[in-house]
Amino acid sequence: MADVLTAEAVRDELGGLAGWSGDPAGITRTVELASFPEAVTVVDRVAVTAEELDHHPDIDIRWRTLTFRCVTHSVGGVTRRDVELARRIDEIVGSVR
Ligand SMILES: C[C@H](O)[C@H](O)[C@H]1CNC2=NC(N)=NC(=O)C2=N1
Repeated sequence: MADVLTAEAVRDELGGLAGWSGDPAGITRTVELASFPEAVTVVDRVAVTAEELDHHPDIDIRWRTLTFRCVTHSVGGVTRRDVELARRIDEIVGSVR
């Protein structure tokens, strides 16, 4: 089972993840898309990736603003899997807008 990262490790990882913030309890990024359909396209693509990774973000959808939260529920904290998922979310957001 993946280990929860230390506060220092999370801080280090956040240095390479523009727009993300958080701590060992969870990392989040809020992103505004051009429209609601575009936001839903991002969610749809993130869903495909999450299934592929078997690791799923919490997603809040408010019109065209999405908030992603990555935390490994089974261990109650941020692991390397969440950092990888955050990177993949960034790639998807970057490819859509
Ligand atoms: C069996 C399967 O690996 C688990 O239920 C997965 C699915 N996706 C998950 N996603 C997240 N974020 N945390 C989990 O603990 C988790 N568990």
